[in-house]
Amino acid sequence: MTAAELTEQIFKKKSFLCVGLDTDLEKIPTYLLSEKDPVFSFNKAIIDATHQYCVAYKPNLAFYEAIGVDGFKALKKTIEYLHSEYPEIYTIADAKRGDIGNTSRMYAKAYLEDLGFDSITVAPYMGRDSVEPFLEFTNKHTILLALTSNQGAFDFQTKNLENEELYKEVIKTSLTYKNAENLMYVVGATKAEFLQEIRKIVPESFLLVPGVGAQGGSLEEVCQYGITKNVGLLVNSSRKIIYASDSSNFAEIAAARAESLQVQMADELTKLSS
Ligand SMILES: O=C(O)c1cc(=O)[nH]c(=O)n1[C@@H]1O[C@H](COP(=O)(O)O)[C@@H](O)[C@H]1O
Repeated sequence: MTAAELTEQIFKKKSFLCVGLDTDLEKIPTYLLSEKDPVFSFNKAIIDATHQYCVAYKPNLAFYEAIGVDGFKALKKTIEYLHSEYPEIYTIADAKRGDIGNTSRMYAKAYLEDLGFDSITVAPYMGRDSVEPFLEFTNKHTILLALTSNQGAFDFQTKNLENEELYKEVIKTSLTYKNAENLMYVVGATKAEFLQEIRKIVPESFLLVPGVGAQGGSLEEVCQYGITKNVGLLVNSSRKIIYASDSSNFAEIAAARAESLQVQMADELTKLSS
């Protein structure tokens, strides 16, 4: 999916919500555990209930890798289900990969080609040749970690490198990469005020903004500093939505949480046109 098509979906659905599928066997309703594929059953129920309120889903691969072969099968079924039932939905493989070029190429093939995700999160630490193999894929996006939502982001990302914070250097340097038009960036919602500075460097780029909900980020602040006339934001929430309840109507309650964020997003979108 192109960025323009994603923007079209955002205006159509009045939502720039991404629901995080961080599916944890210890957190899903216990009655699902007797099913053949509890992870897929949970994801399917969440997707069916929330799809009208969001434009993207982001399975975090750690949760799937943690349960081995079953996890990989559940991930594959989830992406196939999204492709067949909700092809208008944007998909993000939250993998945070990046290695020497030869190896990055394999990660890119696995997630962007074989599994067919629209995008993948990538760590920028190993530099140009570790990122460019992901950027080669047409109509796919590489979402580079710029300024992450966790406390440890201050260990390196905000440190000065020749008078400029590292996260700014990451973004500026990445703009010189081949096929840089396929880049998006991760900026944590917990650091919303930094979005002002980031927008000076990438005024138009899509930003994936996780950290609203369980990590305490504010949607209002994210929009105040980060929204553009074409929106340019995908705001992710995982636990606050998918684990809103562990009863048999968990999906309905998750949908209500997603709807409440969507309503706030619709309100932010009306401000753009006024
Ligand atoms: O790349 C990410 O998605 C990501 C980057 C970041 O800076 N912070 C962050 O929380 N994430 C991911 O976003 C999701 C946030 O989950 P919740 O805190 O439950 O909403 C998790 O899958 C995290 O791994």
